[in-house]
Amino acid sequence: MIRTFQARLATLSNPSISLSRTFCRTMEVLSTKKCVPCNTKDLRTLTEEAANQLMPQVSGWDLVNDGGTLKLHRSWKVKTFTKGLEFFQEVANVAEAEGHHPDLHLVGWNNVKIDIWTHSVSGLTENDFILAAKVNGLDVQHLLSEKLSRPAQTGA
Ligand SMILES: C[C@H](O)[C@H](O)[C@H]1CNC2=NC(N)=NC(=O)C2=N1
Repeated sequence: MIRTFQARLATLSNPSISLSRTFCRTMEVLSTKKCVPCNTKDLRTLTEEAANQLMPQVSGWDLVNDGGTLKLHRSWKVKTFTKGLEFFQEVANVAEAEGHHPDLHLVGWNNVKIDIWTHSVSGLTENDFILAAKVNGLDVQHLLSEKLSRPAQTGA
């Protein structure tokens, strides 16, 4: 009992451990959340500042401003064209389950690019970060080219 108490005390007194634990807990929260219907009446866009605060929870994704519309963007290199389509199918399964959908691009035969934003409000909402976090959690390593892709499993 004493050891547990001491161990817990050490954790609490060490801000880096407790902070990372809080951070990890927060990360888990985002990827286990559910998207809300995009026609929800009080769905509000996130400010760029609020979006930036969520970026650490969707590692590998970039926050881009596309002609005034904030979006999440990430790209991967896949082994083959058909593995790119398999990647799309994995993402589509998540999107359909969430009722929230990304823009999927497969260019130059082996470059997968995904953009996520909330069309109904022409900006970013928490839905987009939930979807991005769930995409990060997909087991797609076997579809990716070992050479040039950023690790797909990035602490999601
Ligand atoms: C009613 C339902 O929520 C809407 O049709 C959904 C479908 N998927 C969607 N996906 C995205 N990214 N944005 C939307 O506005 C959106 N609307």
